[in-house]
Amino acid sequence: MPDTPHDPAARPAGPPVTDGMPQEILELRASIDNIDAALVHLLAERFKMTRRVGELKAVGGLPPGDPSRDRQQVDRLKGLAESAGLDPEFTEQFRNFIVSEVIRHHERIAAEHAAGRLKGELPPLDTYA
Ligand SMILES: C=C(O[C@@H]1C=C(C(=O)O)C=C[C@H]1O)C(=O)O
Repeated sequence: MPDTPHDPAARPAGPPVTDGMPQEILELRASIDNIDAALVHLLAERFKMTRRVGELKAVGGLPPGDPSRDRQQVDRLKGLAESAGLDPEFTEQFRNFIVSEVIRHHERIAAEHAAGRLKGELPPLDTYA
């Protein structure tokens, strides 16, 4: 038993707290926010690339989806996930979620091409769009 009198206003022993939240959680959240920002930027860049693929496919008469490419990606990403300690099933679902949006874009681009709004000549890749 401590020989000092008990102070009911004193915080319980534990990690530092700011406004009722452990300081370490606030620090972790700052890094989580940085990672989320990076993910958004990475996704934006990826969608620029896939949009261009969609334009090239539409002009070349290729279908939006490519099942053999899908299989290669899933195999590769599941292997990477395993070595990174990430759930491979989650990784596959996450990839599928993104690619289903890409396919939707490709279908729209193909429809625009079919309607004559995307001519044989491709617009240059607009990296700022
Ligand atoms: C982008 C492509 O089209 C589709 C989308 C993919 C993707 O987002 O990575 C991969 C394969 C295709 O289902 C492609 O064929 O490369």
